Amino acid sequence: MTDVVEIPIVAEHPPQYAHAGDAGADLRAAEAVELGPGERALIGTGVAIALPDGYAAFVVPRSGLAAKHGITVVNAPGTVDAGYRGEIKVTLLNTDGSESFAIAAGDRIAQLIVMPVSRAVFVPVPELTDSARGTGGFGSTGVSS
Ligand SMILES: O=c1ccn([C@H]2C[C@H](O)[C@@H](COP(=O)(O)OP(=O)(O)OP(=O)(O)O)O2)c(=O)[nH]1
Ligand SMILES: [Mg+2]
Repeated sequence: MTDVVEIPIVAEHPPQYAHAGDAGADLRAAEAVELGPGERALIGTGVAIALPDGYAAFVVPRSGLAAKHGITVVNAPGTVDAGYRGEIKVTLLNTDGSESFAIAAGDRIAQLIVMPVSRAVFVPVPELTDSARGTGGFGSTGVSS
């Protein structure tokens, strides 16, 4: 394994990687919540961390909850700044139009990905250099073939 980073944590239930090689460590709900159709809620995880400078953590949805129940994270990827010492919370959204989704305390509701990030210095210039893509975006390459 490479790139192991130690992260001080205060939590009764620290996030856990389900398998060796997983990028995301599962976050658990600290409270029970029922999400009605189309509802969202800010859910505590009971986890607080102190990321080293130069790192960020991203709160992202679990694919199983998304595919089976339409549960997603509104602001995915939620960004946890290195300087943040508060409880990590998850803004969960039930995108299903008819089914409620019940979350029990302890359920794994999202996952946390820790990544090194660059701190940018934005340098004003009169114009940008050319590139193969140029200003094309937002579907400029089409969909099929
Ligand atoms: O899914 C998330 C996203 C953010 N945070 C925490 C950690 C992050 O460092 C802080 C601020 O997040 P962000 O910068 O995305 O929110 P903001 O609306 O810009 O708030 P602020 O004005 O406090 O920066 O909130 C979470 O716990 N979960
Ligand atoms: Mg912010």
